[in-house]
Amino acid sequence: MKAQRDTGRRAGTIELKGFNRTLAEIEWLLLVLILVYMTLPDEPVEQPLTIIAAGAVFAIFVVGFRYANLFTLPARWKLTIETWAMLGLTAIAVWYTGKVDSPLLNLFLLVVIFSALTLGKVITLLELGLITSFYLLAAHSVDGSEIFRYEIFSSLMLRFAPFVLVAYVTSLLAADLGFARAYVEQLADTDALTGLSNMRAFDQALSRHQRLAQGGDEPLSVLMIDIDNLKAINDHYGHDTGNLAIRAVANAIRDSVRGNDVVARYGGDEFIVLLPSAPETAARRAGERILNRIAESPLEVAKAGRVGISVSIGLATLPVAAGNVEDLLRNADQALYASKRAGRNRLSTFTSLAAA
Ligand SMILES: Nc1nc2c(ncn2[C@@H]2O[C@H](COP(=O)(O)OP(=O)(O)OP(=O)(O)O)[C@@H](O)[C@H]2O)c(=O)[nH]1
Repeated sequence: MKAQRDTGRRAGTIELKGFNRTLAEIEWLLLVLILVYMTLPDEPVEQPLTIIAAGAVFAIFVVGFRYANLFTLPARWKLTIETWAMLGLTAIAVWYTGKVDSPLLNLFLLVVIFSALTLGKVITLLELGLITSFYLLAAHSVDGSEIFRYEIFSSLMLRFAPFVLVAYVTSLLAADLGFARAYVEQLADTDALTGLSNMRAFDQALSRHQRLAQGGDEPLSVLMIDIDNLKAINDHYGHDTGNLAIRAVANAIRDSVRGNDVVARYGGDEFIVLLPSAPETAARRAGERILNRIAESPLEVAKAGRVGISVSIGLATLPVAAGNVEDLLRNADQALYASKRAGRNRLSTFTSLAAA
């Protein structure tokens, strides 16, 4: 569960970095569009110097805030502040180019779409509220309190409706994209046959726990587990029964360890369990629970009846401050092969090999 949350947070940060680049392009695009509009003949522009000054302040803000990295804020906050700066520039440009009749009013859509896609519904709604207030203020400065007459107010709102619709539909799409991304990530981290983590997810968990444990005295244990004689099961009962055995072992392992232990399928008939903060005695108990559970639950195979399965296990534990995870995996592997050599269906620890 925690691993899933971490993966989600990591993906969210990567995604925000991608949006960050897009926002830079939108910011410059906004500035260029406003400046190009001002060069068009026959378009009413009051106080062009004010717009140019606002554009210059905006450009300085973008360079300082984004490129010179003068402020260290979380990515989400940075994006939010930048979208507010874009709203400010757009509002000034709209105010001096025809207010509610300004063609530049549509530039607000750039900000609304970007916010709905990246910053979520709450910030988008807040921004829509700001844009609506600005729009009513602009209308009021032209028509005074007339704007509160039903016909005028409804026609103003009708012209404003596309902004709300675009924001709503874009945030729905953003939510769908979020679900799709979470699903793809889950697929990328999951072994299809067993539903356990795959090696990609395991490697990430391993380096995360290694980092957390480094510097402290926390132990880190690994159980390397290999199904015994799976080739013979495949040959005698067929590949589907071999798959059943792999799934049964996966379930037995999952049911025998703690929620924050990481269980992964390591390869064909091999599994690996990472037990953070577990000393050798605790990891050994978990390994024995796995052996017992598998011994107690033979496979039910059509026509053949009950087929017993077993696994061999290698255990290694590391005081992380004194070793590295490559050693940990190598030691667990050696212990596993000691279990195989000793006749299978047993657990060996690396410390017992080292002591022998
Ligand atoms: N059914 C099935 N078999 C698989 C899968 N992946 C690997 N295998 C088989 O698992 C067997 C593993 O064989 P070996 O590594 O030689 O070991 P073993 O027969 O389990 O014997 P020991 O490990 O020495 O006890 C091979 O025959 C693979 O084809 C799979 O996803 N499904």
